[in-house]
Amino acid sequence: MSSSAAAEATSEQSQTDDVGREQAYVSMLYDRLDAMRGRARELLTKALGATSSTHQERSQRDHTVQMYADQVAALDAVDSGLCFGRLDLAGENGASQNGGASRNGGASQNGGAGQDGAGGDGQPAEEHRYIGRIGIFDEDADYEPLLVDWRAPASRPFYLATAAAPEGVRRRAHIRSVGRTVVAVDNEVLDLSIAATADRHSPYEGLTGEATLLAALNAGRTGRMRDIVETIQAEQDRIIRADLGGVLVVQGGPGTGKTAVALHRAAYLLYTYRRELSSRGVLVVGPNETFLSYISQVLPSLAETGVLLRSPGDLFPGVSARGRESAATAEFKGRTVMTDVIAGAIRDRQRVPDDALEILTDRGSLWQDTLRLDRATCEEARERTRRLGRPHNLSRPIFDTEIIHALSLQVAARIGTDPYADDPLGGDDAPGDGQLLEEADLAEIRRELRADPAVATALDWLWPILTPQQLLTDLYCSADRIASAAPMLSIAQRALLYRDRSGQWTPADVPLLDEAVEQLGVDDRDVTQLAEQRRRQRNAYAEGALEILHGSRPIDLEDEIDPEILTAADLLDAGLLGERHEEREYLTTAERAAADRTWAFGHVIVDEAQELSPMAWRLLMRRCPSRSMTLVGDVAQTGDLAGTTSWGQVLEPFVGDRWRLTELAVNYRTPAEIMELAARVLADIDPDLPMPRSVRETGVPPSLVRIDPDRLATDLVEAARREAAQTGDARLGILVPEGSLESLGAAISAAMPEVAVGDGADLECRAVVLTVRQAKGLEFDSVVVVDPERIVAGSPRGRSDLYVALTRPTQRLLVLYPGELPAILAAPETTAA
Ligand SMILES: Nc1ncnc2c1ncn2[C@@H]1O[C@H](COP(=O)(O)OP(=O)(O)OP(=O)(O)O)[C@@H](O)[C@H]1O
Repeated sequence: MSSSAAAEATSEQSQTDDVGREQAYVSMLYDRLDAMRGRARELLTKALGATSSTHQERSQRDHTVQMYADQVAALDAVDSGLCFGRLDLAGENGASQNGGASRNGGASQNGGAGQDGAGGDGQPAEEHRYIGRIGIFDEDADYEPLLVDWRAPASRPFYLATAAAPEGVRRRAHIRSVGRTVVAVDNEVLDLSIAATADRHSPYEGLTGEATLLAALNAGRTGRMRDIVETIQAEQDRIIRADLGGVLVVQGGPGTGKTAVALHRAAYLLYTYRRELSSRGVLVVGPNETFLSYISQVLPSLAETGVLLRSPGDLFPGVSARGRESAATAEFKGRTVMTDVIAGAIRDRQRVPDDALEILTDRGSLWQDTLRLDRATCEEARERTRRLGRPHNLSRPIFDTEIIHALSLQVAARIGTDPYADDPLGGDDAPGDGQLLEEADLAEIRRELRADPAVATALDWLWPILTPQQLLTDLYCSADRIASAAPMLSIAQRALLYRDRSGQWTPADVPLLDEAVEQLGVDDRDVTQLAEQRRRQRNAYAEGALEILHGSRPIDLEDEIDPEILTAADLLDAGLLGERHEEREYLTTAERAAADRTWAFGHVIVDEAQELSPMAWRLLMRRCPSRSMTLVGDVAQTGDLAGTTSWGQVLEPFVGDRWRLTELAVNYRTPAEIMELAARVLADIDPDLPMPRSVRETGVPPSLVRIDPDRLATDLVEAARREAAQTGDARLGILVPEGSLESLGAAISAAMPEVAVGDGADLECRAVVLTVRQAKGLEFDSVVVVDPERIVAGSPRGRSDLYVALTRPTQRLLVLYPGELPAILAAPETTAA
């Protein structure tokens, strides 16, 4: 046997030994996981079977059921890849160390805790710390950790340690599994003193767990994003574990893992700041529904279910904005001038009559009369109300008081000047002069006026209570209203706002609805009154309960007051006891937050943040008064006209310059050959923008293929079929210009099986046809980009759209261009069809 063959055989044997050893440990962990799940299931079954007669008991039962159901779901979610890493750390004098799951050569009685003692072979003692999706502790051994949660501080060296800064790590192992079976162990030796006896040394110093990472990056995609917990890289880990407070901006080119980092950061924050965040929740905003469904499995696979995922169109409770409108209209609605337009629209609803308003009051048997509200009186009441500066709806009571006061003086004057008036207030002794009415009489007149339907109708006309939906619909559907509310806009700009009543809410309307509520105000007096009434009822009940407690005290205690013995009555006051009996609604934090416009989230994460308009930023900042935010995006990929190309510009109005910028520079998705082509487009957008460095090459250059403009659909179908045939069961993304989606989507669907088209497409299908906007944030094994020239021409930000399209593939790229190759792509690889 040659020496190299012998070395290979030794290495294979060592890999087999590693796999066998780790399999034993991992199987023990699965036994523990099964036991934990069994217990959680038992408790769930018990909770489900519990009888409950009162509402209080029922809601408590629901809460318990929800808690155990969540536990079972979380334990189910970590079944795949439960344990994925091991750190071999230099031990201290053979003593057991806390903070790390450790293996005693895989053979201890309890199957886990302990560490290799100082070996007889003179090697220093080593602690083996296992890293996984959740923490598992050994109940029989003083809760020694058997598996350390990846988010715990003890796991950090797994992601950060390097040969230059090993942090006490001698060896790091990535354990790869399929289901519960360990299939490979990739060792990296970080302690150079033992490198000579190393199992394997990483040839790529910049990456952590290179072999496992490349295996993950090369794997076929499924149409759903996967978590990257096994292979988080150091630059990503620093962002994931950054402090909770303040605004953190993560700028990074395509494929640098911004989305992955954002989601793992949500899981990390919930784990580390559980107390602060569990009641306030975390909001993750993504660009659209398709994207949210693409990322929807990442957090559950990390056993986190308490995050609210929302697209901008769903950030206003009760409205699901799915309408479409032109890019120009959407852009215009995103401008901050819309706050003034809304203010103008509200002012226009605070009306005064041209001359006077006649009110036919009806006081039943008491009197009937016509009162008159002239323009000047109404104007004065309006000005006095406006001067107080309260939101429109909340100003209505003030306005009412002003008008009722004016009307009551009129009534009083009439009573006073009409000696035959059948005055109900004064009886036989009614004063003959209005001036002589007493305050109590005037108060009675005001009360009667308030109750009068004709007066109420007049008040509604003068100062109507409005919902934001009403305000905006009435505005959009009337050219006159738009002109009056927005004199500062040009005629063309006003025309952008106009639509008919059948129009649906669009994502750009959502921040405007939110703005409208802010300016209108919500009249929540009924809700407050109800809450107060409930509180009084609870306290009355509690006081009764305390009386009973007091009355049932043992007699001898009453006689002989012992300060050491406390009764319930001493410990609780009625208010406190009342609170305990409050019938809580046991909704999850995410459910409560979703239904409440005024909810203040503990942390907000925005993906593709460069796309948000200034108005959308205003809405998001309201949802996060603490300004604890993570914003991830790429200013080179901005496609929406309302989006930004400068983080400073967007954030300045809200936090000045108090935000931190961090950058990601490595592209994990797109192979180097494809990025070379995309680089030409990036340079055309802005030569100063940095190009992320691709982590791998595939040896497959992108294909640029000319097609006949008159046979676009036919040639596309043929090319798509060929691509599908060549790539086996790979996911194929076909990206077409805006406006061609329907026709090209229909042609491809007719010719190929398992094709999904457009908004809400099932990404698990073999082939998906989308516009570039719809493909934002997504990726496919193989991508066909159709008609790059039209993609560029389709919008003032068309070059960014093309850049996004070219950077979606993980393996292969085919560009089909009718006619001439666009100059922006001029490349040596051109092939004629
Ligand atoms: N550390 C990692 N380990 C394994 N895979 C990774 C890692 N980082 C990123 N990836 C993978 O790279 C791909 C791109 O990641 P992601 O979608 O988060 O990038 P992005 O920066 O949001 O891209 P874009 O801006 O183009 O939408 C995904 O498949 C992701 O799982």
